[in-house]
Amino acid sequence: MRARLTKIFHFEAAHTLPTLPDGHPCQRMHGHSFKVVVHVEGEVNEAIGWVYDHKEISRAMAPLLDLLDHSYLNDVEGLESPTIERIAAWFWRKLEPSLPGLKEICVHETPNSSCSFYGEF
Ligand SMILES: Nc1nc2c(c(=O)[nH]1)N=C([C@H](O)[C@H](O)COP(=O)(O)OP(=O)(O)OP(=O)(O)O)CN2
Ligand SMILES: [Zn+2]
Repeated sequence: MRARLTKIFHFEAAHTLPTLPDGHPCQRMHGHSFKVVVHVEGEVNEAIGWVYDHKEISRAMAPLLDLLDHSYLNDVEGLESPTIERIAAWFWRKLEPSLPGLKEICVHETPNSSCSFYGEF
């Protein structure tokens, strides 16, 4: 039997998007309450009844959230132009080595706007 685990995280951060066309309002510094949704899939261990402890996802996310929370994202290595596409890919690169079965990372920057990334670089 296979199943998908989903875990939701939040961080607050500021950013600018310097590569946008002149005059775009997102070139100005502003902030978001970001939501990151991490999905992993795998075989359910029949003896235990879970894919793996979802605390493993929290453990893998903790240092990344420490780094990003209340930061200026553009200062973070790899996030010099932090669109939600690039933020999702940044999380993927950091999480993939420690999260078997990583399937999707969805980054929400407003209640209306999000980006899902599936590891296709
Ligand atoms: N493809 C992307 N488009 C945009 C991104 C992005 O990362 N990827 N980012 C932004 C800005 O960060 C902007 O701050 C988002 O705010 P806004 O456009 O106001 O977002 P809303 O969801 O509130 O949009 P509404 O259309 O007003 O609902 C812009 N675009
Ligand atoms: Zn923004």
